[in-house]
Amino acid sequence: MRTAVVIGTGLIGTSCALALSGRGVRVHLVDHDPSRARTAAALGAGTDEAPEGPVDLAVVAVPPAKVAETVADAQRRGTARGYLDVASVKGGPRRELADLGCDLTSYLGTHPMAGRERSGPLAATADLFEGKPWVLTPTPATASTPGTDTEVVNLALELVSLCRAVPVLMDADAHDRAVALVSHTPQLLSSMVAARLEEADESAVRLCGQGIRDVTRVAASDPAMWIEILSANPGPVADILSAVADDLDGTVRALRALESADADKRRGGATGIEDVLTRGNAGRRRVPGKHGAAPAVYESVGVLIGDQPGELARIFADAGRAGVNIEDVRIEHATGQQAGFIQLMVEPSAAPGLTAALREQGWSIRQ
Ligand SMILES: NC(=O)c1ccc[n+]([C@@H]2O[C@H](COP(=O)([O-])OP(=O)(O)OC[C@H]3O[C@@H](n4cnc5c(N)ncnc54)[C@H](O)[C@@H]3O)[C@@H](O)[C@H]2O)c1
Ligand SMILES: O=C(O)C(=O)C[C@]1(C(=O)O)C=C[C@@H](O)C=C1
Repeated sequence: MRTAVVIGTGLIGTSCALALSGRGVRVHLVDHDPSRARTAAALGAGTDEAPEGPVDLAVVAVPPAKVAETVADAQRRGTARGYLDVASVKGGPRRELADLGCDLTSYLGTHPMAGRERSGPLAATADLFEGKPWVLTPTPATASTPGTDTEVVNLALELVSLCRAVPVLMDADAHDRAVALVSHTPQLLSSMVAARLEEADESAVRLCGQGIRDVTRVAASDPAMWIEILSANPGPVADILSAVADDLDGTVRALRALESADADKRRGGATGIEDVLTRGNAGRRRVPGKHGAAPAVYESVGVLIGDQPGELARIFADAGRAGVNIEDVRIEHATGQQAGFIQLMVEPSAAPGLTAALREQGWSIRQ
């Protein structure tokens, strides 16, 4: 692929454009808000000048409800050899394109399973998709209609490879049911937990630790975008949420039983709570680890660091000098203190050596 157009230069479009530009593709940036295309260009994602002729691939990275009309418009203009979108839902946009009478052979619905709770070009990063699944949902051929062209599937595979993501082929409706479980319901549950904080007393909110930060991160996402995503996938999300509601009902009953003066009822309550917690453990074990690999069990080395510029770089450099690969990192900022607590996740066999090396460099290790 030598040339591409990215239409919609927000978080996903600009991240994609940064990755493509970084690997030598000439990228043209388009947004209905021209200042966003200019910002993306200033970040090094490409040029906001129009291409002189058709490009190899058009990447449509606009909100889900705008996908069909944007692809249709780009096809009418003869913008590219192939067209793909990156919206978080796949069944609806394709049906809308079919209703508009668009050419489905040059179109491929895709969805990178990577994102952030922030929108716009300034939130974009070139490595956003690295190691993440990128779902491709080619339209199957039927007796009367041809499916997505092989050339377009190949262009999409090249894009996924240039973004260092991992391609996953799926049926569009199966994709929508899967993301209802692993993305759309978690978004709503995160929002619901965070909503409890809106009116909470400051004395409680100031105690927020890493647990609630993990659970509520995506609650900061753009409501307008999520209304569009959920509007395009309401049934599958409602099905999962109603199963969660059953668990909530059972958990409330179990907690009420724990308040009882009757020892038998209390035992029943504890069993109910244990049931939901152990099923949660089992589900969590199924979440894949880095780069889609089986979940790894890392050991954590805890270090106190000063809350000042350069501390993280210094500790990473010291770990590197000790020959240790840091697999993951968590940082907790202590309220009201000029210090933070960092947990370096490493292979269990590397933990003792890292602990010793960091101690030698004067770091304060906490277990
Ligand atoms: N945010 C995520 O985590 C995430 C992850 C994967 C996929 N997606 C999907 O990617 C798409 C873009 O999401 P985002 O997070 O980058 O949103 P964003 O708000 O950061 O960017 C969307 C951009 O599209 C532009 N736009 C809107 N309508 C347009 C139109 N008709 N023509 C041209 N430009 C238009 C907006 O001005 C904006 O710059 C959505 O379909 C979303 O479902 C999002
Ligand atoms: O990690 C985040 O912040 C995301 O928004 C990512 C996430 C997800 O739920 O995994 C959200 C929606 C997208 O369609 C794809 C990815």
